[in-house]
Amino acid sequence: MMLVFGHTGQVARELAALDPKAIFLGRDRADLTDPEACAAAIRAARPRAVINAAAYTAVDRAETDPDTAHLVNAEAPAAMARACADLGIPFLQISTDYVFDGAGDQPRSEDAPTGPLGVYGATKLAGEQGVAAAGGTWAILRTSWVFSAHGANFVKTMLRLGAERDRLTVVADQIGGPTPAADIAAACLRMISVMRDRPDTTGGIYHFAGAPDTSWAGFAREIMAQAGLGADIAEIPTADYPTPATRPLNSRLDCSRIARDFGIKRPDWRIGLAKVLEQLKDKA
Ligand SMILES: NC(=O)C1=CN([C@@H]2O[C@H](COP(=O)(O)OP(=O)(O)OC[C@H]3O[C@@H](n4cnc5c(N)ncnc54)[C@H](OP(=O)(O)O)[C@@H]3O)[C@@H](O)[C@H]2O)C=CC1
Ligand SMILES: Cc1cn([C@H]2C[C@H](O)[C@@H](COP(=O)(O)OP(=O)(O)O[C@H]3O[C@@H](C)C(=O)[C@@H](O)[C@H]3O)O2)c(=O)[nH]c1=O
Ligand SMILES: [Mg+2]
Repeated sequence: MMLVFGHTGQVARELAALDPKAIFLGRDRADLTDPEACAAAIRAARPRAVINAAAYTAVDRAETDPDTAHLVNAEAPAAMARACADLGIPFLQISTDYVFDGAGDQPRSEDAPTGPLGVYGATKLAGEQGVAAAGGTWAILRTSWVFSAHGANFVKTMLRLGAERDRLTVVADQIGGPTPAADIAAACLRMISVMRDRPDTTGGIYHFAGAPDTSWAGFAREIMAQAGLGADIAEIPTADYPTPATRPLNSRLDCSRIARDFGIKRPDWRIGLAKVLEQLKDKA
Protein backbone atom coordinates (compact mmCIF):
# COMPACT_ATOMS: atom_id res chain seq x y z
CA MET A 1 0.00 0.00 0.00
CA MET A 2 1.15 3.50 -0.86
CA LEU A 3 1.16 6.35 1.66
CA VAL A 4 0.58 9.91 0.41
CA PHE A 5 1.02 13.12 2.40
CA GLY A 6 -1.68 15.52 1.24
CA HIS A 7 -5.38 14.97 0.72
CA THR A 8 -7.07 18.08 -0.65
CA GLY A 9 -4.22 19.39 -2.81
CA GLN A 10 -4.19 19.28 -6.62
CA VAL A 11 -1.71 16.42 -7.01
CA ALA A 12 -3.06 14.47 -4.02
CA ARG A 13 -6.58 14.54 -5.47
CA GLU A 14 -5.32 13.15 -8.80
CA LEU A 15 -3.29 10.46 -7.03
CA ALA A 16 -6.50 9.44 -5.25
CA ALA A 17 -8.28 9.17 -8.60
CA LEU A 18 -5.55 6.87 -9.98
CA ASP A 19 -4.81 4.85 -6.82
CA PRO A 20 -7.87 4.90 -4.56
CA LYS A 21 -6.35 2.20 -2.34
CA ALA A 22 -3.52 4.47 -1.22
CA ILE A 23 -3.70 6.08 2.21
CA PHE A 24 -3.95 9.88 2.08
CA LEU A 25 -2.91 11.83 5.15
CA GLY A 26 -4.43 15.32 5.23
CA ARG A 27 -3.40 18.06 7.61
CA ASP A 28 -5.74 16.60 10.24
CA ARG A 29 -3.77 13.32 10.32
CA ALA A 30 -0.24 14.57 9.59
CA ASP A 31 0.64 18.23 10.07
CA LEU A 32 3.87 19.04 8.21
CA THR A 33 4.75 21.71 10.76
CA ASP A 34 5.52 18.67 12.97
CA PRO A 35 8.15 16.77 10.93
CA GLU A 36 8.69 14.03 13.55
CA ALA A 37 4.96 13.29 13.56
CA CYS A 38 5.18 12.76 9.78
CA ALA A 39 8.07 10.32 10.23
CA ALA A 40 6.10 8.52 12.96
CA ALA A 41 3.07 8.26 10.64
CA ILE A 42 5.25 6.46 8.07
CA ARG A 43 6.62 4.03 10.66
CA ALA A 44 3.09 3.31 11.92
CA ALA A 45 1.61 2.70 8.44
CA ARG A 46 4.50 0.54 7.12
CA PRO A 47 3.69 1.36 3.48
CA ARG A 48 5.54 0.00 0.44
CA ALA A 49 6.30 3.55 -0.76
CA VAL A 50 5.66 7.19 0.21
CA ILE A 51 4.80 10.21 -1.94
CA ASN A 52 4.84 13.70 -0.43
CA ALA A 53 2.20 15.78 -2.25
CA ALA A 54 1.76 18.34 0.54
CA ALA A 55 3.62 21.65 0.63
CA TYR A 56 3.42 25.30 1.61
CA THR A 57 2.51 26.56 -1.89
CA ALA A 58 1.36 30.12 -1.13
CA VAL A 59 4.32 31.79 -2.86
CA ASP A 60 3.65 35.36 -1.73
CA ARG A 61 2.49 34.49 1.80
CA ALA A 62 5.71 32.51 2.35
CA GLU A 63 7.68 35.77 2.19
CA THR A 64 6.23 36.86 5.55
CA ASP A 65 5.86 33.33 7.01
CA PRO A 66 9.31 31.81 6.35
CA ASP A 67 9.47 29.68 9.51
CA THR A 68 6.29 27.77 8.70
CA ALA A 69 7.32 27.42 5.06
CA HIS A 70 10.69 26.00 6.15
CA LEU A 71 9.12 23.43 8.48
CA VAL A 72 6.61 22.29 5.84
CA ASN A 73 8.78 22.46 2.71
CA ALA A 74 12.22 21.59 4.12
CA GLU A 75 12.13 19.86 7.53
CA ALA A 76 9.07 17.65 6.95
CA PRO A 77 10.23 16.07 3.66
CA ALA A 78 13.70 15.47 5.13
CA ALA A 79 12.17 13.66 8.12
CA MET A 80 9.92 11.63 5.78
CA ALA A 81 12.90 10.66 3.61
CA ARG A 82 14.90 9.52 6.66
CA ALA A 83 11.99 7.37 7.86
CA CYS A 84 11.70 5.80 4.39
CA ALA A 85 15.45 5.15 4.19
CA ASP A 86 15.29 3.38 7.58
CA LEU A 87 12.41 1.19 6.36
CA GLY A 88 14.07 0.54 2.96
CA ILE A 89 11.11 1.90 0.97
CA PRO A 90 11.13 4.43 -1.91
CA PHE A 91 10.32 8.09 -1.22
CA LEU A 92 9.14 10.56 -3.84
CA GLN A 93 9.20 14.32 -3.19
CA ILE A 94 7.66 16.92 -5.52
CA SER A 95 9.59 20.14 -6.11
CA THR A 96 9.43 23.21 -8.29
CA ASP A 97 10.91 25.34 -11.07
CA TYR A 98 11.10 28.12 -8.42
CA VAL A 99 14.39 26.59 -7.12
CA PHE A 100 16.01 28.35 -10.12
CA ASP A 101 16.85 32.01 -10.65
CA GLY A 102 15.26 32.10 -14.11
CA ALA A 103 18.20 33.66 -15.96
CA GLY A 104 18.65 33.11 -19.69
CA ASP A 105 16.33 31.49 -22.19
CA GLN A 106 17.50 27.86 -22.30
CA PRO A 107 15.78 24.85 -20.69
CA ARG A 108 17.52 23.79 -17.46
CA SER A 109 18.67 20.26 -16.74
CA GLU A 110 18.54 18.65 -13.30
CA ASP A 111 22.14 19.49 -12.49
CA ALA A 112 21.92 23.17 -13.48
CA PRO A 113 22.84 25.52 -10.62
CA THR A 114 19.94 26.51 -8.38
CA GLY A 115 19.31 30.02 -7.09
CA PRO A 116 15.85 30.57 -5.63
CA LEU A 117 14.48 34.12 -5.73
CA GLY A 118 12.03 33.83 -2.83
CA VAL A 119 11.21 32.00 0.38
CA TYR A 120 9.01 29.36 -1.27
CA GLY A 121 11.77 28.38 -3.72
CA ALA A 122 14.47 28.51 -1.05
CA THR A 123 12.51 26.27 1.33
CA LYS A 124 11.66 23.82 -1.47
CA LEU A 125 15.37 23.67 -2.37
CA ALA A 126 16.28 23.01 1.28
CA GLY A 127 13.74 20.18 1.18
CA GLU A 128 15.45 18.68 -1.87
CA GLN A 129 18.78 18.80 -0.08
CA GLY A 130 17.33 17.18 3.04
CA VAL A 131 15.81 14.36 0.99
CA ALA A 132 19.05 13.72 -0.89
CA ALA A 133 21.01 13.69 2.39
CA ALA A 134 18.72 11.01 3.87
CA GLY A 135 20.06 8.30 1.57
CA GLY A 136 17.91 5.31 0.66
CA THR A 137 15.84 5.11 -2.53
CA TRP A 138 14.47 8.55 -3.33
CA ALA A 139 13.41 10.72 -6.25
CA ILE A 140 12.53 14.38 -6.57
CA LEU A 141 10.13 15.38 -9.33
CA ARG A 142 10.53 19.07 -10.19
CA THR A 143 7.48 20.37 -11.97
CA SER A 144 5.92 23.75 -12.80
CA TRP A 145 2.72 25.77 -13.18
CA VAL A 146 0.39 23.00 -11.91
CA PHE A 147 -3.30 23.14 -12.72
CA SER A 148 -6.37 20.93 -12.23
CA ALA A 149 -10.10 21.14 -11.61
CA HIS A 150 -9.44 21.17 -7.86
CA GLY A 151 -7.92 23.67 -5.47
CA ALA A 152 -6.45 27.05 -6.32
CA ASN A 153 -4.58 27.50 -9.58
CA PHE A 154 -4.05 29.90 -12.49
CA VAL A 155 -6.68 28.25 -14.72
CA LYS A 156 -9.42 28.74 -12.15
CA THR A 157 -8.29 32.31 -11.45
CA MET A 158 -8.38 33.15 -15.17
CA LEU A 159 -11.84 31.57 -15.63
CA ARG A 160 -13.18 33.69 -12.75
CA LEU A 161 -11.55 36.93 -13.91
CA GLY A 162 -12.35 36.24 -17.58
CA ALA A 163 -16.05 35.94 -16.76
CA GLU A 164 -15.99 39.25 -14.82
CA ARG A 165 -13.89 41.48 -17.09
CA ASP A 166 -13.43 42.39 -20.77
CA ARG A 167 -9.67 42.72 -20.48
CA LEU A 168 -7.01 41.04 -18.33
CA THR A 169 -3.38 42.11 -18.01
CA VAL A 170 -1.08 39.09 -17.78
CA VAL A 171 2.70 38.82 -17.63
CA ALA A 172 4.28 37.72 -20.90
CA ASP A 173 7.97 37.54 -19.95
CA GLN A 174 7.81 34.57 -17.55
CA ILE A 175 8.12 31.42 -19.68
CA GLY A 176 7.45 27.86 -18.53
CA GLY A 177 5.49 24.66 -18.94
CA PRO A 178 1.95 24.47 -17.52
CA THR A 179 1.51 20.97 -16.06
CA PRO A 180 -1.76 19.09 -15.48
CA ALA A 181 -1.85 17.61 -11.95
CA ALA A 182 -3.26 14.38 -13.42
CA ASP A 183 -0.11 13.88 -15.49
CA ILE A 184 2.07 14.52 -12.42
CA ALA A 185 0.13 11.89 -10.48
CA ALA A 186 0.54 9.35 -13.28
CA ALA A 187 4.27 10.13 -13.50
CA CYS A 188 4.67 9.66 -9.72
CA LEU A 189 3.01 6.24 -9.76
CA ARG A 190 5.09 5.07 -12.69
CA MET A 191 8.30 6.32 -11.06
CA ILE A 192 7.54 4.49 -7.80
CA SER A 193 6.84 1.27 -9.67
CA VAL A 194 10.01 1.46 -11.78
CA MET A 195 12.14 2.49 -8.77
CA ARG A 196 11.00 -0.60 -6.88
CA ASP A 197 12.12 -2.78 -9.81
CA ARG A 198 15.33 -0.91 -10.63
CA PRO A 199 16.49 0.92 -7.47
CA ASP A 200 20.12 0.92 -8.64
CA THR A 201 19.61 2.65 -12.00
CA THR A 202 16.84 5.12 -11.14
CA GLY A 203 16.42 7.90 -8.62
CA GLY A 204 17.70 11.41 -8.03
CA ILE A 205 16.20 14.58 -9.46
CA TYR A 206 13.87 14.61 -12.48
CA HIS A 207 12.26 17.49 -14.38
CA PHE A 208 8.70 17.10 -15.65
CA ALA A 209 6.58 19.84 -17.23
CA GLY A 210 3.84 20.13 -19.82
CA ALA A 211 4.66 21.23 -23.39
CA PRO A 212 4.90 23.51 -25.27
CA ASP A 213 6.58 26.19 -23.16
CA THR A 214 4.57 29.39 -23.08
CA SER A 215 4.11 32.59 -21.07
CA TRP A 216 1.42 33.13 -18.45
CA ALA A 217 -0.22 35.39 -21.06
CA GLY A 218 -0.07 32.62 -23.66
CA PHE A 219 -1.54 30.20 -21.13
CA ALA A 220 -4.31 32.71 -20.31
CA ARG A 221 -5.11 33.18 -23.99
CA GLU A 222 -5.53 29.43 -24.51
CA ILE A 223 -7.74 29.23 -21.38
CA MET A 224 -10.00 31.99 -22.76
CA ALA A 225 -10.14 30.35 -26.20
CA GLN A 226 -10.97 26.87 -24.94
CA ALA A 227 -13.50 28.19 -22.39
CA GLY A 228 -15.20 30.38 -25.00
CA LEU A 229 -14.63 33.55 -22.98
CA GLY A 230 -14.17 36.81 -24.88
CA ALA A 231 -11.84 38.61 -22.45
CA ASP A 232 -8.89 40.21 -24.18
CA ILE A 233 -5.45 39.23 -22.79
CA ALA A 234 -3.12 42.24 -22.68
CA GLU A 235 0.56 41.28 -22.36
CA ILE A 236 2.54 43.08 -19.66
CA PRO A 237 6.09 42.77 -18.33
CA THR A 238 6.67 41.36 -14.83
CA ALA A 239 7.67 44.86 -13.69
CA ASP A 240 4.04 45.95 -14.23
CA TYR A 241 2.68 43.17 -11.98
CA PRO A 242 4.43 43.70 -8.63
CA THR A 243 4.15 40.83 -6.11
CA PRO A 244 5.78 40.21 -2.69
CA ALA A 245 7.80 37.24 -4.08
CA THR A 246 9.95 37.50 -7.20
CA ARG A 247 9.18 34.78 -9.80
CA PRO A 248 11.78 33.36 -12.22
CA LEU A 249 11.55 34.64 -15.80
CA ASN A 250 12.87 31.47 -17.42
CA SER A 251 11.14 28.40 -15.97
CA ARG A 252 11.87 26.13 -18.95
CA LEU A 253 12.74 22.61 -17.72
CA ASP A 254 14.71 20.12 -19.80
CA CYS A 255 12.70 16.93 -19.32
CA SER A 256 14.90 14.44 -21.19
CA ARG A 257 16.14 12.56 -18.11
CA ILE A 258 12.68 11.35 -17.03
CA ALA A 259 12.04 10.21 -20.61
CA ARG A 260 15.29 8.23 -20.59
CA ASP A 261 14.90 6.57 -17.17
CA PHE A 262 11.13 6.11 -16.99
CA GLY A 263 9.82 6.51 -20.56
CA ILE A 264 7.71 9.49 -19.41
CA LYS A 265 7.17 12.17 -22.07
CA ARG A 266 6.12 15.79 -21.62
CA PRO A 267 2.31 15.93 -21.86
CA ASP A 268 0.62 18.52 -24.11
CA TRP A 269 -0.94 20.86 -21.50
CA ARG A 270 -3.56 22.02 -24.03
CA ILE A 271 -5.07 18.52 -23.96
CA GLY A 272 -4.93 18.48 -20.15
CA LEU A 273 -6.60 21.89 -20.13
CA ALA A 274 -9.49 20.60 -22.25
CA LYS A 275 -10.02 17.74 -19.78
CA VAL A 276 -9.96 20.11 -16.80
CA LEU A 277 -12.53 22.40 -18.44
CA GLU A 278 -14.77 19.37 -19.04
CA GLN A 279 -14.43 18.36 -15.38
CA LEU A 280 -15.30 21.89 -14.25
CA LYS A 281 -18.39 21.87 -16.52
CA ASP A 282 -19.51 18.57 -14.98
CA LYS A 283 -19.02 19.99 -11.47
CA ALA A 284 -21.10 23.13 -12.20
N1 LIG B 1 0.89 24.45 -7.48
C1 LIG B 1 1.88 24.62 -8.36
O1 LIG B 1 1.78 25.39 -9.30
C2 LIG B 1 3.14 23.83 -8.21
C3 LIG B 1 3.32 22.93 -7.19
N2 LIG B 1 4.51 22.24 -7.08
C4 LIG B 1 4.70 21.29 -6.00
O2 LIG B 1 3.83 20.21 -6.23
C5 LIG B 1 3.41 19.65 -4.99
C6 LIG B 1 1.91 19.55 -4.97
O3 LIG B 1 1.38 20.85 -5.13
P1 LIG B 1 -0.17 21.11 -5.31
O4 LIG B 1 -0.91 19.83 -5.40
O5 LIG B 1 -0.33 22.14 -6.35
O6 LIG B 1 -0.46 21.78 -3.90
P2 LIG B 1 -1.77 22.52 -3.40
O7 LIG B 1 -1.41 23.92 -3.10
O8 LIG B 1 -2.93 22.19 -4.27
O9 LIG B 1 -2.00 21.73 -2.05
C7 LIG B 1 -1.03 21.77 -1.03
C8 LIG B 1 -1.42 20.74 -0.02
O10 LIG B 1 -0.48 20.80 1.06
C9 LIG B 1 -1.20 20.76 2.25
N3 LIG B 1 -0.52 21.42 3.34
C10 LIG B 1 -0.05 22.68 3.41
N4 LIG B 1 0.46 22.92 4.62
C11 LIG B 1 0.33 21.77 5.33
C12 LIG B 1 0.65 21.37 6.66
N5 LIG B 1 1.23 22.22 7.52
N6 LIG B 1 0.36 20.12 7.04
C13 LIG B 1 -0.24 19.26 6.21
N7 LIG B 1 -0.58 19.57 4.94
C14 LIG B 1 -0.31 20.81 4.52
C15 LIG B 1 -2.50 21.48 1.95
O11 LIG B 1 -3.45 21.10 2.89
P3 LIG B 1 -4.75 22.03 3.19
O12 LIG B 1 -5.69 21.76 2.06
O13 LIG B 1 -5.22 21.51 4.50
O14 LIG B 1 -4.27 23.44 3.25
C16 LIG B 1 -2.80 20.98 0.55
O15 LIG B 1 -3.50 19.76 0.59
C17 LIG B 1 4.04 20.54 -3.91
O16 LIG B 1 5.23 19.94 -3.48
C18 LIG B 1 4.36 21.82 -4.63
O17 LIG B 1 5.45 22.50 -4.04
C19 LIG B 1 5.54 22.39 -7.98
C20 LIG B 1 5.41 23.26 -9.02
C21 LIG B 1 4.19 24.03 -9.24
C1 LIG C 1 -3.97 36.62 -11.49
C2 LIG C 1 -2.88 37.17 -12.39
C3 LIG C 1 -1.59 36.70 -12.28
N1 LIG C 1 -0.62 37.21 -13.08
C4 LIG C 1 0.75 36.66 -13.00
C5 LIG C 1 1.39 36.61 -11.63
C6 LIG C 1 2.37 35.48 -11.77
O1 LIG C 1 3.59 35.97 -12.32
C7 LIG C 1 1.71 34.55 -12.78
C8 LIG C 1 1.08 33.33 -12.17
O2 LIG C 1 0.31 33.67 -11.05
P1 LIG C 1 0.12 32.68 -9.85
O3 LIG C 1 -0.25 33.40 -8.63
O4 LIG C 1 -0.75 31.54 -10.30
O5 LIG C 1 1.61 32.15 -9.73
P2 LIG C 1 2.33 31.34 -8.61
O6 LIG C 1 1.44 31.10 -7.45
O7 LIG C 1 3.62 31.99 -8.39
O8 LIG C 1 2.55 29.92 -9.34
C9 LIG C 1 3.59 29.11 -8.90
O9 LIG C 1 3.14 28.34 -7.80
C10 LIG C 1 4.17 27.60 -7.18
C11 LIG C 1 3.52 26.76 -6.08
C12 LIG C 1 5.05 26.86 -8.11
O10 LIG C 1 5.74 25.92 -7.71
C13 LIG C 1 5.28 27.42 -9.49
O11 LIG C 1 5.61 26.41 -10.43
C14 LIG C 1 4.12 28.23 -10.01
O12 LIG C 1 3.05 27.43 -10.48
O13 LIG C 1 0.69 35.32 -13.43
C15 LIG C 1 -0.89 38.18 -14.02
O14 LIG C 1 -0.01 38.67 -14.74
N2 LIG C 1 -2.19 38.67 -14.13
C16 LIG C 1 -3.19 38.19 -13.35
O15 LIG C 1 -4.35 38.68 -13.45
MG1 LIG D 1 -0.52 30.82 -6.47
